[in-house]
Order: sequence, then C-alpha cells, then structure tokens
Amino acid sequence: MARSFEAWELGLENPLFIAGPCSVETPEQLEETVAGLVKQGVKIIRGGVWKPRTRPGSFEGVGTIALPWIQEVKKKYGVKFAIEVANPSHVKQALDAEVDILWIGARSTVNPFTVQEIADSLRGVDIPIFVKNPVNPDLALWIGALERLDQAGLKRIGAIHRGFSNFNDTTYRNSPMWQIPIELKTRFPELPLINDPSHICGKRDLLFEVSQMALDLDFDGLIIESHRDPDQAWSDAPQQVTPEALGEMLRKLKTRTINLDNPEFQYQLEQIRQQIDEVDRELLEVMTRRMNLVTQAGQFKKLNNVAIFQIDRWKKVFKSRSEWAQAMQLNPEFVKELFRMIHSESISKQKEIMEDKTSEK
Ligand SMILES: O=C(O)C(=O)C[C@]1(C(=O)O)C=C[C@@H](O)C=C1
Repeated sequence: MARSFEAWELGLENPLFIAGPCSVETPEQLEETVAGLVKQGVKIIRGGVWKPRTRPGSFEGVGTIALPWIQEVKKKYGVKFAIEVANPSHVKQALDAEVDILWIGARSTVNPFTVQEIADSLRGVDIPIFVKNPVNPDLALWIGALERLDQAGLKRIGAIHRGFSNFNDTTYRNSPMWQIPIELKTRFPELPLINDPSHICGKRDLLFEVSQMALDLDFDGLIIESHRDPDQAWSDAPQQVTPEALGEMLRKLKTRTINLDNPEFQYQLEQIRQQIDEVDRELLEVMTRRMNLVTQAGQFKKLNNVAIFQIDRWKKVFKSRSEWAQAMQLNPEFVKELFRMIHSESISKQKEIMEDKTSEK
C-alpha cells in the first residue's frame, strides 16, 4: 500500500503508535514514563516542551532545558522522539537536539503566518512533520498548512486529527467531527493521517472508544498522552494514562484491514454493494417524487400568496418522521438531520418558484 509510514524510512509501522507525556516535566518523570512505554512496545515518544495554553498562568512547558533530557532518553532507550514546534526558534532548537519528528499544533495551524514561518525555517531539511487540525472546523485551513510544508519541499508530511473546539459539546473536550478527517482522507488518500484521542476525549475513560473508531475508519495510527503518574501531571492530567494502562488499551484495540487481497471477501462485499447501489437509486427516485410535490406546493402557495415556511406543518413533519424512524430502528438523530436538510432544500426550491425562476417550467 502506498500510504504507509514505511516510505518515511524511520522504521515505522502502520498503524503508528506514538505515546508520551503531555509535557516533559523533569528528567525523572520523562525517563520513568519512557521506560514504562518502551516496556509496552512503544517506539516513538511524544513530549511537549513548549506548550501553547489557552489562558495565561497555566504551565507553559519547561522549554529548552528539556532538550538534553530528550537526547538522553533517546540514547538510552533507542526511541524516536516527537515534539511540537510553534516558531522558527523551536524548529532550530529541535533540529539541533536531533529530535526525530515535529508537529505543528492546532493553535498554530490556524495562523497561516505562523505555518509559513515554520515551513520557511524547514526549507532544505528532511524531517517528518505532522500538522494537527486547526482548532476550528476548517478543512481548507488544515489543507493550506499541509500545502505550505509541501511547497517548502518537505517530503514526509502527515496529519493529526485532534478534534475541534466547541462551545457546548459535553461529551468531548474537542468534538471529533469525523466527517472532516474523512474528507481529508478522501481528497488526499496518500497522506498519512493519525488520530489524537487524548485531545478529543479530554478524559481517559473515552480513549478506547475513540481510538477504536479511528482505527475502524482506517486511520494510520494514534498519538496518545501517557504519564508515569497521570493525576500528578503538570498539564492535561485527566486525559493521560499510565504506560501500563496504555499498553493494555493498545492490546485490546482491533486493527482492521482494507482486505483487498481476499477474493471471497471482495465477491461478497461486491454483492452487497450492488444492492446498496440499487437502494440509493430508489432513494433518489423517491426524493425526486418528494421534490416534485414540494414544487407543486410552492406553485400553489405562490398562486394564493401564502408564505413558504409553514411552521405548524414543519413541526408535525419533523416530529412524525423521527417517531417513524424510531419504530423502524433508525437513529432518530440521523433522521432529524436528514429532514432538516430536506426541509431546507424544499424552502430553497419554493423560493426559486416565488422568484419566478422555475415556476413556468
Ligand atoms: O407543507 C408545505 O407547505 C410544504 O411546502 C412542504 C414542506 C416540506 O418540505 O415538507 C416545505 C416547507 C414548509 O415549511 C413545510 C413543509
């Protein structure tokens, strides 16, 4: 398969597992955590040195003094090390310290000036680099950052999905909005894409579920925060896990395969897909019938000078369809979303009729 970390020539595997503390705190904390992770089979360590924090006064990373500690554990345990860089000075220091992998954080990805400065400082340097999604759900901004690195000549570029800021998602710290990384994957199938469940979940009890979801969606790996003593961590304590808990989780995760090589599997899947094709065609035929009726209703409303939006009718439609969905074992939330979109399309259709664009057709 073309999309693989093998091409990065770092001895990396698919799926790729990166783990390590949110922040490097002390030489002892780093070493103990790394030793624990190595025991669990982790070969690439992450560790924050410079930490962009939302509010001032939070721990902002120990900074440059962590770099010799990182070099030390790299030598002692034979691990690769990944850190976040947010400006050209970080890049220079990371390269001088022979860090193996860099990443650009979500708060930097939002700023094209910052990304460009980092990209420019990496011209002529061949180092693997990941770009986390921007904090806001803006796929173009994420792609733009990846393109800036590509244009600077970097050859080993990957993306990290860490979820998106939200105002009222009570489940996740950062909403995964899976459709965004799926769209990225669809547009750039060759781009390695890994998932950061720690920042999506914000708490450790959801980590397994989100990690499994990522693997089920054919992500190329995971980057997970792990600390020797998570509750005492200087940053992001609730979402970190001990190396032992992490190892247990990694062993429980199921990695799926695209399974292109098995003819029997392919045959059976093809049979199902043909039926899906037929059903989709029927769905669209039914949708056409519905839209024709909506057009009739629109023409009738226009003739009688009646408003497009009919709140009482819409409330009834919305309520009854989600009840029908429930009875048919369909997810009512999905059906609600679907009917919101259908209703919005009905409104635009009838608007066109009112504006006389299609009523004569
Ligand atoms: O019932 C109508 O008046 C319609 O035009 C149909 C429809 C719909 O799509 O179901 C469209 C717009 C209205 O707000 C309510 C319902």
